[in-house]
Amino acid sequence: MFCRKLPKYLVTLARSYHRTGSKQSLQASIAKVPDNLVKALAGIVGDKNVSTAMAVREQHGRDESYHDCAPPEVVAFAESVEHVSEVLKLCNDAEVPLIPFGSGTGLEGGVNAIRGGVCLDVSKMTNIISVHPEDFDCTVECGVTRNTLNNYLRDTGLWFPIDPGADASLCGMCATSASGTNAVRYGTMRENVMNLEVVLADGRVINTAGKDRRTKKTSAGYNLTNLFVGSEGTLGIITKATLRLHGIPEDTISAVCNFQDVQSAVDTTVQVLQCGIQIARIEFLDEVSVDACNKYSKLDMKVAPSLFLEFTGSPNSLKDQTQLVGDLVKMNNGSDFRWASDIEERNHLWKARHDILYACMALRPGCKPYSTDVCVPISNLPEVIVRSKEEIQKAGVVGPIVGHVGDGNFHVFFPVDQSNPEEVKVVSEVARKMAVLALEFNGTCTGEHGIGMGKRKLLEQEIGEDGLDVMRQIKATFDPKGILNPGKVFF
Ligand SMILES: Cc1cc2c(cc1C)N(C[C@H](O)[C@H](O)[C@H](O)COP(=O)(O)OP(=O)(O)OC[C@H]1O[C@@H](n3cnc4c(N)ncnc43)[C@H](O)[C@@H]1O)c1[nH]c(=O)[nH]c(=O)c1N2
Ligand SMILES: CC(=O)C(=O)O
Ligand SMILES: [Mn+2]
Repeated sequence: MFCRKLPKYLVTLARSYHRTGSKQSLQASIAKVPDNLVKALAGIVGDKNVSTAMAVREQHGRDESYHDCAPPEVVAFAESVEHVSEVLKLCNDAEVPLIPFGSGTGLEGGVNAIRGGVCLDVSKMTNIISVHPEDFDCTVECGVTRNTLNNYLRDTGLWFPIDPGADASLCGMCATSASGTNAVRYGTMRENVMNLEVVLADGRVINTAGKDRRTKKTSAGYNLTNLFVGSEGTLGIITKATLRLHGIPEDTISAVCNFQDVQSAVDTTVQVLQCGIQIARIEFLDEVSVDACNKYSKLDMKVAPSLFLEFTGSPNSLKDQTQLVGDLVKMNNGSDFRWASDIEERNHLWKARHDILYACMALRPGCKPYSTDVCVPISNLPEVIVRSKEEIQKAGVVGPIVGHVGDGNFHVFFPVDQSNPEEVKVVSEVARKMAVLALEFNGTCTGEHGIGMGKRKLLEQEIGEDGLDVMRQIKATFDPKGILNPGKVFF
């Protein structure tokens, strides 16, 4: 079993916990960040960039998920890689937890300061450092968001297609290995990051593929870039990312169609992929999420299991793709396509899709999203979705299903009343069963939202005790004092 010397703040924490055994005392025993450390932080980033105000701490102690807010003791705003490096050295020497904060749109409690400490907000680092249109790449600082980058690129004919619905920071997206509706065509962050500048726990700055390297492929040693993609702030702070860009397609058309049941919609998706059609987007919504979407985004879709589709390419290719997919939809007794061809209609449709999380919460005002995020091999998807829906119905809870089904990935956004522990228990049990089902069907408990706080138990089930031990050893190599986002990914 993995074992190492515990950092000071954890020793205090563990002692207090073992003395009284209660969660309350565990929280109460979180070490205070000493005043001299707050002063030293201000000495690095400037007075205006350090805050101990409760409103700022609360804003930084939670993301968009249902996890309870856990405010850090201090929030520091970095404006440069030098700031990040100096802050890390300081926290590492003092053995104080440090939690990186991108834009706080995560869905697994990744930024919650569950062991106190310093939150390092990198959203002020917003330089777009370089764009190489001829090489299809760009390099950005960590605070640049995906919409800012795409607005900047508008006149180049290029774009960065990875699109979690939220306008997340690009390095936050690296940290969670984000994807979204375009992954079926362009892959996830993993396939689209070429190099990262990372500040390690002791303040050293590395470039995961070597300084200024920006090649489409490399066989040079271990893949450090992909080690940091999905590391959720537990191995280092990503301060720059070199990303792959793509040409904006010549033509685009979107459509919606509906089906008599969930199985037919998902079967259609599997067949589209098996026919090798290069679909740009294929998103599933069950009847509960269609209803939520109609109400929230003022659409008038038939309340039935549906697919949102997008086709891109030349006019001829669009004709072929839409014909073939239309035939498959008919074969599965689906409806005719309802087209969204002009840009305004298309934008409205995809905005509605991206707002589904909020649409689902609006079904039960005052509730927070308890989200699942399983992913399975595409051929297992129909059975896993149908069985998940049965679990939701058996439990008698509101559980809209939404899926990036082209990747075998889907979510349930349970609107949960946090003040009702019985309800939280029922929902978390359905979510656990869904994850276990996905694992039984060769899948993963998270396709894109990450482990954060919510999936820590499931990680061991997914990769096994030895696999988890290796992950802990990697963590100890990069962060021997355990200061980086402690309590995330592992307990
Ligand atoms: C409405 C809506 C819709 C979606 C989503 C959210 C919301 C609110 N998401 C989830 C979310 O947008 C996604 O996880 C982003 O990658 C989070 O980026 P932030 O910048 O907000 O990171 P945020 O600040 O929330 O941090 C997330 C994690 O990364 C760490 N981190 C942040 N910046 C870092 C840095 N520079 N270096 C190291 N660690 C860092 C944090 O410590 C934390 O552990 C999503 N996701 C998805 O994949 N597909 C989807 O379809 C959607 N859809
Ligand atoms: C929230 C999320 O992951 C989605 O809407 O797909
Ligand atoms: Mn998603």
